[in-house]
Amino acid sequence: MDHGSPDPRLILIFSGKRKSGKDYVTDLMQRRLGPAQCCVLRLSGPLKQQYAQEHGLDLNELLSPGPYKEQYRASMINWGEIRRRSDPGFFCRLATREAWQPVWMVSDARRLSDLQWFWSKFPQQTQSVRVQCSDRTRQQRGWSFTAGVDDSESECGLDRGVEFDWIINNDTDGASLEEQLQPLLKLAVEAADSH
Ligand SMILES: Nc1ncnc2c1ncn2[C@@H]1O[C@H](COP(=O)(O)OP(=O)(O)OP(=O)(O)O)[C@@H](O)[C@H]1O
Ligand SMILES: C[C@@](O)(CCOP(=O)(O)O)CC(=O)O
Repeated sequence: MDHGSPDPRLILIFSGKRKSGKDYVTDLMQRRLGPAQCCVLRLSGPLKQQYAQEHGLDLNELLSPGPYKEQYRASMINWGEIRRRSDPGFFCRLATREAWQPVWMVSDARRLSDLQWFWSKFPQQTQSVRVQCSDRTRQQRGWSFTAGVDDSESECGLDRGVEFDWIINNDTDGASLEEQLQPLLKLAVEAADSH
């Protein structure tokens, strides 16, 4: 890799619908593993940074889970699509360039091209994780269907055609999240220890 650090031992690529809990789950795992072993990478990080700068917006709000970013989501999607069209790995490269930890968690894969980039660069290390929950749970977390967003590739690009290595059910009243995360945490600890 061109970032000068050794290649990662494990890359967990998380995807899931809006408000399924991708950030919540990856933040929880990172707290367990610690910042020396594991980093959370957001493909939307460099996208939001550039978009905020060009449009005079509050980057911290765009990075937060609240309603602010939702006002700009459709426009950010279109803005990002233009860059991805000429270079599908554009945001993957930017998001990973300073990562040095043995375990990477990518919190927001949305398109097959995102997964393909990691599969091709890191075929041995990459595993896909789907975070899912009911629409009812998503609604309780503030989601409501938005045409042009929830029916777009950004939300539906990984609905079909991928056999995920791991599936995490993150419903409010569902199976314990902690228990479901145990095998993933174990895998990450083993990967970090082998570094
Ligand atoms: N298991 C959980 N327990 C309690 N709160 C949760 C849980 N999962 C998610 N949440 C809360 O639901 C909201 C949405 O979660 P989060 O931001 O992680 O979703 P996301 O999939 O990253 O959404 P987006 O695609 O919009 O960024 C957040 O306020 C988060 O704290
Ligand atoms: C514009 C976009 O990156 C927003 C992602 O925001 P978030 O992961 O939901 O916080 C979605 C996309 O790239 O399609």
